[in-house]
Amino acid sequence: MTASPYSAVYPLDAPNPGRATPRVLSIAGSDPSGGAGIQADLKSIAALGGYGMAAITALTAQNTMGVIAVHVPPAQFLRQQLDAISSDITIDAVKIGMLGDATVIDEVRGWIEEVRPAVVVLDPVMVATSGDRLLRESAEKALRSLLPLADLITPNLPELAMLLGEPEATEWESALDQGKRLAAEYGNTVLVKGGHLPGPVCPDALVNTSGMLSRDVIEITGPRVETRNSHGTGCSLSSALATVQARRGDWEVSLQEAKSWLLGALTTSGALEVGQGNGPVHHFHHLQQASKPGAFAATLWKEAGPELESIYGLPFIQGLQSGELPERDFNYYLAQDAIYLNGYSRVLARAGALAPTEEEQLFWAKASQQCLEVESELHRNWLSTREASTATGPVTKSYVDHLLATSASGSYAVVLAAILPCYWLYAEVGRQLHASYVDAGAPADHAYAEWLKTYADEDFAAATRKAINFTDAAAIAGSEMERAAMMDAFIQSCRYETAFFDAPRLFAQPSIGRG
Ligand SMILES: Nc1ncnc2c1ncn2[C@@H]1O[C@H](COP(=O)(O)OP(=O)(O)O)[C@@H](O)[C@H]1O
Ligand SMILES: Cc1ncc(COP(=O)(O)O)c(N)n1
Repeated sequence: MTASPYSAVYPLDAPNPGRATPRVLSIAGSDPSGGAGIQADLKSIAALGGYGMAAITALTAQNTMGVIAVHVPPAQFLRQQLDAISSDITIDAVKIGMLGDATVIDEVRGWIEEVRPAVVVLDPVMVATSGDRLLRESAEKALRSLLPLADLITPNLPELAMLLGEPEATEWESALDQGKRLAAEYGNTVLVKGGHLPGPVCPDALVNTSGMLSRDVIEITGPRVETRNSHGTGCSLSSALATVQARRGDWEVSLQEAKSWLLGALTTSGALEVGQGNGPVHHFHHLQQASKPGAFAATLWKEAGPELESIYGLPFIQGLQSGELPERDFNYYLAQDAIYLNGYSRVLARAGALAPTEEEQLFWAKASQQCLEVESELHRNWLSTREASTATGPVTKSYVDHLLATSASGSYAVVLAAILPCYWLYAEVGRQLHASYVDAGAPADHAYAEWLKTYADEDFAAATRKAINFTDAAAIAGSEMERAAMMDAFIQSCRYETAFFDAPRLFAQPSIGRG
């Protein structure tokens, strides 16, 4: 049997006490731009393998930049929608989102009390990411009356504070305290979400103080994705949780699965190119992304774009191109490059040790050896007649430390992502510098003519293409968590590439060399 692209996200062969394809109803508002509300809910439910249904509480006119208008149809009509569904279809889980006003809340409460669905997840939507209100202020009290009917409440930090009538938490520990108080007050489980806090990680925690979970606080942390595309994350997570919970019957397992999926949806959101504001997440990333060779590499390349721009703007690169770069800076760069290559070689050897195939093992082992050969070539041909400090500079040290740390703790895929910028950005910058030298008629009196000629190395370009393909393949084979870690490692290395080219300007000593 071939693995389905779904299998990484939603392994059907895992124990499923519930239905394989749960019937999940979203009671929420409509977002015509498709990123939040029932549109996000239906996509999320389907992405996690459920059968989605939607009863619409309110219509909004909104896009990725904000909410323009809200229209709440008569609440009795919502009740007709709900009754039409429950009189015919067994509902395995309900997710409640935007409610709009108190009359809607009353209808939903009446219907839930009558039907008593097995799983109820309540996302107490009050204010959109854009800051626009989605619940009348006068309805906040009515919303509290719905809380005891939910198994899980998923407020963001402003909503958590509003439900308690307290100021918003500004740190994780106080957010957890608020979560405990809310859980104790209403006797259910609260998901405290860390999306609104700053920092490199994005924690979430299931909180229940009445012994319904294995611990009072179950925290699951993931990396924070650097993206503006957070429109609808709360809607998507809550409906994903309702779906997985109906299948698995365990909140911790459900959160793990839903959070891992959401991480992939956030990481790949840039590929959608929807709107000019806070864009949506990529709900079906696992279907498209995992199966298309080259797609992950393309996402990486897009991320590298701003760094490449910065590199081309550096005085070092412009000086190398014009020939006016102070020799002192060039000497510093060469000396640091030799030091860097020694460390880099060790990391390439580690990639060889982790490689899953003999072809890749051989490729990285050779690359590691060639790196040392280039290092000695630098000393023999370029540095022997120049004056430059042999001390490790601060950027070289940080870059190599980052690579060594990644190679000590990261998987093969993550190590490759950290390694790649040194191939890819260097090859691209070299290609451009060489092309502009040739365009200028390859002047023999250019101060860096000999160096610029080394950039026309077809073997290095071929090795770069291979390194990209191996990284892409490792991403396809990896988990969402791994792909997010790859993205982080890649971006970090890209930043060091820029800093490395800028280091001579900052750290080359005026007393050394002629300059
Ligand atoms: N930048 C991010 N990187 C990773 N996960 C995020 C990010 N922003 C939000 N999340 C996750 O998205 C979910 C929604 O969180 P949050 O933004 O706090 O709520 P809301 O969307 O309701 O305002 C949580 O699981 C949170 O951890
Ligand atoms: C119809 C509707 N429901 C909910 C949200 C909140 O979503 P987010 O807080 O992620 O913008 C929204 N913007 N629109």
